[in-house]
Amino acid sequence: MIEVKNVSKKYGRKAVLHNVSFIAKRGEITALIGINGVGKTTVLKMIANLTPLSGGEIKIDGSTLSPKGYETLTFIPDVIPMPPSMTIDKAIVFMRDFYKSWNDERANELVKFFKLDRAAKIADLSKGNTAKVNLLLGLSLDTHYVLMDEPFSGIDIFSREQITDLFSSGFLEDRGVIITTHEINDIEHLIDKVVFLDEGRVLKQFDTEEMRLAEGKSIEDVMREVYQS
Ligand SMILES: Nc1ncnc2c1ncn2[C@@H]1O[C@H](COP(=O)(O)OP(=O)(O)OP(=O)(O)O)[C@@H](O)[C@H]1O
Repeated sequence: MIEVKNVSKKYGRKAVLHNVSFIAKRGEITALIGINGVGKTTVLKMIANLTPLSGGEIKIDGSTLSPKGYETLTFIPDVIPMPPSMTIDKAIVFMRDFYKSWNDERANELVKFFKLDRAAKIADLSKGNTAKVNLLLGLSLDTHYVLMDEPFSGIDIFSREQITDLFSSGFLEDRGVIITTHEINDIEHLIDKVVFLDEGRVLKQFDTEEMRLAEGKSIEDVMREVYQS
């Protein structure tokens, strides 16, 4: 389980997160939702130990963050972290050489799942295929947790559908997923838990199934209530 407890963050003198707390469990998809600039990416970067906390604490399976964290979790950013001149195949070889947790079988399955051409250069990929390669590289690591920053951002409906299918496929089974998005429609039915952020604060968080049963409301219904009130 990932426990984010009273976390705050300042960039210089600018406070961007204030007392953010939530829990994300394995086997569940937790969505961090909020408009641009509310601090969603910063939360993911802090969990991935890529930027220091200004206050509070983050624990992963009971342990505080350490440089070894990359063996427990994968951070999939919204831009591809590979040189544009590399082919997909070379990127796979690079990841395989670098990470002990690389799972080649899963990588091959994901290449097929996304119908990618291994000989294609990163620079020549469409936005949708770039997002898919990013997911392929991240999800081929055997980690318990996956952090995805805006995997649907700026891509067409067909790529979005393929990425949505990924969420109901076995590739994420038993893993804890935290996803940031402002486009919940595609995956609304797959999200287990929602954390609404606004100006660096948690406005509301809830279990989607409980909300549906108790109040008959979808994520979008609650979103309208929370952000339009
Ligand atoms: N390295 C940095 N230095 C200074 N300010 C930063 C840095 N990174 C982010 N910020 C600021 O922190 C705030 C939160 O940014 P963050 O990227 O976490 O938001 P976000 O909700 O993920 O936004 P988006 O949806 O646009 O990705 C913004 O005001 C941003 O300008």
